[in-house]
Amino acid sequence: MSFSRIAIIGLGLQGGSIGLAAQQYLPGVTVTGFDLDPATRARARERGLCHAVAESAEEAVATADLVIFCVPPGAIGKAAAPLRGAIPLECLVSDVGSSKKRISADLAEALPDHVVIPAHPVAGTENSGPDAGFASLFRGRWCIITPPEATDMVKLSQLVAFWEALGANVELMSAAHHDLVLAVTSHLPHLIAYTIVGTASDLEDVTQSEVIKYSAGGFRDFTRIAASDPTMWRDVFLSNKEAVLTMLQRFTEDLTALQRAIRVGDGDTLFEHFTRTRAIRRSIIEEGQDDARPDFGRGDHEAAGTKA
Ligand SMILES: NC(=O)C1=CN([C@@H]2O[C@H](COP(=O)(O)OP(=O)(O)OC[C@H]3O[C@@H](n4cnc5c(N)ncnc54)[C@H](O)[C@@H]3O)[C@@H](O)[C@H]2O)C=CC1
Ligand SMILES: O=C(O)C(=O)Cc1ccc(O)cc1
Repeated sequence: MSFSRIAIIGLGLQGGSIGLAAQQYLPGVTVTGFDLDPATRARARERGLCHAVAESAEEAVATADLVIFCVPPGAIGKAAAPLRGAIPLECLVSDVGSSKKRISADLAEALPDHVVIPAHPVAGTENSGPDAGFASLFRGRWCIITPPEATDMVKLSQLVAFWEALGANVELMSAAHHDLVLAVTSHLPHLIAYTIVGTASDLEDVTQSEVIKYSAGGFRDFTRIAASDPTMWRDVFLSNKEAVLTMLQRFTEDLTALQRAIRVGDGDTLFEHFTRTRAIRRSIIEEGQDDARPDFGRGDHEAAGTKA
């Protein structure tokens, strides 16, 4: 038996994409949504992100058999706690947060009577808000599920089937391992992008208009990432502090080694390093994991705007 009544709390990029994808790929399933922001609720209705947009979170979850929290990492516990008595006891609770240890703990504390199985679709863009979602976001992307020990296996297999129906490839791992892996593959790259775009804009000898005018490929890619939602990314770094700091330490050591190679004119070290990293890029492309944006060959998106 699979889910038939899904409630989505938070109707931005992730919630909107889940709503559209569920309507497209899971006919027969009813999707109800709620967002704290009245303008987002109005836009969600206009775009048809869900079958129905409720006027309260309690109303949205009242008859659900799956509730997915799609709000910023720091808001998940706060959004869940008031719903303890409103979510049916047999309903599965999940989320899409970018870090997992802290969010899992927050959800378990907020909803101690419910089965909670956290998840993280590794699929997104720099855009946010109710105009950013599109149905094909998850197709061919990974969704990492981090089941707590001794979880409900029936509900776990239902959640796996749900994400597979939306087109994702599912992987199971512990929340701690998830956080370490994502710290280096997602969180640190965002921190580097935020840093370098800030550095370029703070220079005294290079004008802002020169930065914009001569922003060749590399810098442009960083500006895309650095345009990501400030609330969400503040919360990601604070909620995955330990793993991010561990990876940042390793990164700093490697950066210092390259800095030294440049200073002493050690071309072999630079060449060997760049050769190794080129091979990594090529293996990512071979696996078809090139880019998450909708205009990169998967076709059926409807919109990818930004609320900013
Ligand atoms: N942006 C991305 O590329 C990805 C984001 N995620 C995760 O998905 C979650 C949502 O991110 P996005 O959809 O990108 O953010 P978003 O900013 O597009 O949407 C979040 C929505 O949550 C609403 N909200 C905030 N607090 C609320 C509350 N207490 N109750 C109800 N609604 C509330 C906001 O009004 C907003 O519309 C985050 O936890 C993030 O870590 C996961 C994968 C990729
Ligand atoms: O836009 C990009 O390049 C991203 O990296 C999107 C993204 C952001 C956060 C996640 O947790 C997963 C994917």
